[in-house]
Amino acid sequence: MKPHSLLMILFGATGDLAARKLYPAIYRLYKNNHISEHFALIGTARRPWSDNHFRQVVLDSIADQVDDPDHAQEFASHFYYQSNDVTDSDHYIHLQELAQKLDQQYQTQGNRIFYISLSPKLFPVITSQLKAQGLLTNQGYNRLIIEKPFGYDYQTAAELQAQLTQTFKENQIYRIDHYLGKEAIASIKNIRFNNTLFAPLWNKKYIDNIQISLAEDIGVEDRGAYYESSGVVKDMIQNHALQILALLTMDEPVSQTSEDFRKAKINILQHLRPFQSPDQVNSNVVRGQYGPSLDGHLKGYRQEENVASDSTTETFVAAKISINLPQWEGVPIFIRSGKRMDQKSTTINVIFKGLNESEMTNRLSIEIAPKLGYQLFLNIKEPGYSNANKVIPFSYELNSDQASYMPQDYERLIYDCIEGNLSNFTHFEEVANAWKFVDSIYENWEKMETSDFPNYPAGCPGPKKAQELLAKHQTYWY
Ligand SMILES: NC(=O)C1=CN([C@@H]2O[C@H](COP(=O)(O)OP(=O)(O)OC[C@H]3O[C@@H](n4cnc5c(N)ncnc54)[C@H](OP(=O)(O)O)[C@@H]3O)[C@@H](O)[C@H]2O)C=CC1
Ligand SMILES: O=C1O[C@H](COP(=O)(O)O)[C@@H](O)[C@H](O)[C@H]1O
Repeated sequence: MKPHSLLMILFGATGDLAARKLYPAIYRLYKNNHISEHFALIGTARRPWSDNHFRQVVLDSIADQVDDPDHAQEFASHFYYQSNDVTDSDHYIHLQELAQKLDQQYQTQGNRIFYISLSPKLFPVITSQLKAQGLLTNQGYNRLIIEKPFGYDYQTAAELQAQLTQTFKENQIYRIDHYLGKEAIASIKNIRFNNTLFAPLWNKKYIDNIQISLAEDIGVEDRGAYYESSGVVKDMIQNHALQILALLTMDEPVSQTSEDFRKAKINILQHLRPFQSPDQVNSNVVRGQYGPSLDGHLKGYRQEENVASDSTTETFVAAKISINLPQWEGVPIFIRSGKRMDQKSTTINVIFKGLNESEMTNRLSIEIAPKLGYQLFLNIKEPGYSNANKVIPFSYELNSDQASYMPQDYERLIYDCIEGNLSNFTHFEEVANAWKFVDSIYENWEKMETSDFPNYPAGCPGPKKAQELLAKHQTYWY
């Protein structure tokens, strides 16, 4: 495979995400020869770093993956730093001079990826300056990778879209949802559409319910200030959980193009049944906030740094979602996500209807994290004289060696962007419809009494009401 030619300009190069995720991802692409000598990266932020200091930061961030220090040094030599306040238009002139020089030096063929990894408030000023100061090239491609959150509700997302599209067309905008870079999530379409065992059964006639569980054992860590303005619904449901829901319920795309793939997801997200009243939210959505753990070892959310002592931000949510399409009528999709639950467990369960009362239902389980694996639960006869039914799992789990070769989330997504493949990036219509649904929860919560927070101790599976939500459907969280 021929390595790609490209110049990447990264806004927010001194930030947390860049060091923890982006440099390691780009290094893996370099190690796997997807990018090599015709690649350069300009990192920008306000801190007055030198190229050498920047390269050292990059080397530190990849230290645990380096097996050849000379090769790592060679990788770091492709990194350049320019101190830049994104609100200052003069800086874009210097940025363009450096970009043009590196285009020549690395023969990047005019291919540019602009990666914006800083506060969402600054997204529009950057894109408008890129246009005004002529940083988009006429040869090659210009692509924008943009971090989350994309707006704070439908209205602000629409405003942001209007601003970005003054510079970039929709098909040049790569909105990151890092869950779409996960191996098991990328595999959902193969499981659904490439197995005769599943494709004809994937509808209301055979599926009883679907469960998507994004449980975390960590708390808000040092992101209290961000989390106070977010909460779990905006942090995990609007994006990751609803994307998984769309992948699990969309029709088979009419072609393999990213356009048709995203159209299929848009159709689902447009048909999520919004909540119309506080009563509907009350019976279908459970919210929670963690308090201190029972042994006092873990802090409560209100005791976290930069969190108000009377905060009403939700750190847990469970919801029963319905899709307003004939093929999904009557099939509940249960989703839940929370901080400081008893374990990290990111799983999908598709529960099929039983054929009769004596048989257990079939279930497909996809484990996304901490392990990566798939299990299909089937009925057999109890081995031996008995004719009783027995449920057994057919399992496939990647071992740690195999898992270490899998592209990591950001690695896969940056690779896809370099390839010009938009499939694993969210279209504006996906984001907009997800916001409309989520807004219907918040609008009704605003009309309701604030819950009795905190209502679950850190280190437990969430509030009891989340179990009751499923019990009403004669099921439980798998
Ligand atoms: N960190 C994470 O785990 C995740 C982050 N994200 C998203 O990624 C983005 C970046 O997050 P994160 O790295 O955590 O944020 P940080 O606060 O760690 O970094 C912000 C970056 O922006 C730079 N910056 C701030 N103001 C300016 C300015 N006026 N001009 C130029 N540079 C500026 C900062 O550098 P300096 O101070 O030197 O100017 C720094 O490099 C956000 O959109 C966030 O929502 C998404 C998922 C997870
Ligand atoms: O987007 C986010 O995701 C992480 C969880 O991601 P995972 O890949 O570890 O499952 C979450 O902790 C964070 O709050 C949120 O912003």
